[in-house]
Amino acid sequence: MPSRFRNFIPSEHFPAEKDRYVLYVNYCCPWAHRTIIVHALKGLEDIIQLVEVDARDATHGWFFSGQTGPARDPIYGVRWMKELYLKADPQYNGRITVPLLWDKKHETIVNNESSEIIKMFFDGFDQFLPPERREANKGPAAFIPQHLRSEIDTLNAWVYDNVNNGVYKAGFASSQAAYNEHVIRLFQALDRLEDHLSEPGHQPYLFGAYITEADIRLYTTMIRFDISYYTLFKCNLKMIRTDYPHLHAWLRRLYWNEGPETAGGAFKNTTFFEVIKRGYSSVAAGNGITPIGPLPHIMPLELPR
Ligand SMILES: N[C@@H](CCC(=O)N[C@@H](CS)C(=O)NCC(=O)O)C(=O)O
Repeated sequence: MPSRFRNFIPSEHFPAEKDRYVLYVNYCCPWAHRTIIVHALKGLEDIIQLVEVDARDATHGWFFSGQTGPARDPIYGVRWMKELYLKADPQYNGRITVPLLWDKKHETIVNNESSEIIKMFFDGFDQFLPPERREANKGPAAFIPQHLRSEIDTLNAWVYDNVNNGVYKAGFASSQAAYNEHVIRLFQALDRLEDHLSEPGHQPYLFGAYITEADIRLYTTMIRFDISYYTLFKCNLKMIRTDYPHLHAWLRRLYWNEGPETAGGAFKNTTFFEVIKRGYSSVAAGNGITPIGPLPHIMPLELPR
């Protein structure tokens, strides 16, 4: 279902401003994780406040539980995320989802669609960042460099349908036939990504030397694959770590990179394996028992021989 709040920063009603917007996230959610990674990669910590919504109730949705995040919303003191949606629109009766970008000035939701939130974060707040972090100054190292724009868009759309959303279609399939179809399509897509990453010009990242939007969007599904989707969503024809050498190397490079191109570890520092495993075990399998393996959660950068 499409997200309902689709405003952009900067715009007349929502100009770029420091300390005005709040990003609500949950660390299990792969869609929220995109926005968390871009927030970290761009160094927006002092410009856009990030708030963790750490729990979800089957009936009432996301809430602040005080377990890993705050016990109440630090802005309004409410306990349920639904209260923020209703503050923005008293008639709202759609899904209560993360991520959510909130405007403290107008006390409303700017946007709750992750693919649009990351676009705003890429360059919408660049005026507050040092010159070397501004997209316009990064040339080929920009997250969406001009010359790759249409290729990145095409890959993103295909990855969304077959991989990001593909695991959900398999995990939530309500018939055996639908499950079979989606799992087969998913692994065909992973096979194609493996081929893509074996081609010259597509290493070490999907489009060559620099991390792009496409890497970020694929990462949040791949890092959850072996530890959650393989078991809990029954996406178990192959594992990344044993069956996809190029994808596996790509994934480990992103995760373990703590250099300047990841702003000191934007992938690793925002990936919490236990949170992810616990989160999926309660949505998918239903009884909240978290699988122990596979261990380790991520293989080392240099594989043992
Ligand atoms: N289109 C949204 C989807 C976000 C989404 O589905 N988030 C999930 C968590 S992974 C959620 O909040 N689900 C709660 C619900 O559907 O009630 C985006 O990409 O931002």
